[in-house]
Amino acid sequence: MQKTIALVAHDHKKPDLVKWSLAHRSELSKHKLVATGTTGGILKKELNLDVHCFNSGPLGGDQQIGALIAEHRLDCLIFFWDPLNPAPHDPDVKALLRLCSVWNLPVACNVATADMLFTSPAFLEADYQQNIPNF
Ligand SMILES: O=C(CO)COP(=O)(O)O
Repeated sequence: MQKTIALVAHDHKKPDLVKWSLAHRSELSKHKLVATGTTGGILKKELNLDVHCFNSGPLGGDQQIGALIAEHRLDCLIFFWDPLNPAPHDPDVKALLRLCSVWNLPVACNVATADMLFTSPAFLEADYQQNIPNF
C-alpha cells in the first residue's frame, strides 16, 4: 500500500537524511514523499524522485506537515531535528512532534530509529494501518 511519508531535517542533520534516504531509496520510491522546503529541494535532486515541497520549516513548513497529521493524511514522519543548535521556530518543531504523539504516528528522529521503522514488517506490510486514537 502506498503511504505518504514526510522527510524533514535541520541544517546540520541534512547530510544524515540524504545518506539515509539514498540507502532507502528503493522503499521510498514506492511512496508519496513530502518535505519541508529546503530539505525537499535537496532530496529531490539527490534521490531523483518526486518530493512535494511545503514551505521551509521556519516559514511554516513544520506546521503544514502537522496539518497533514491532524487530517490523518500522513503515515510516517522522518524528522532528523538538531539537538545541538537552537531553531528560531522551536515552538513549531515541538508542535509537530507533539502531534505525532497525539495521533500515534510513527516518527523517527534519528538514523537508528528510521532504519528500524523501514525494516519493520509491521510498518511495511501492505495492510498495516496506524492505530488512530478515538477522541
Ligand atoms: O526547519 C525545518 C524543520 O523544523 C526544516 O526546514 P527546511 O527543510 O526548509 O530546512
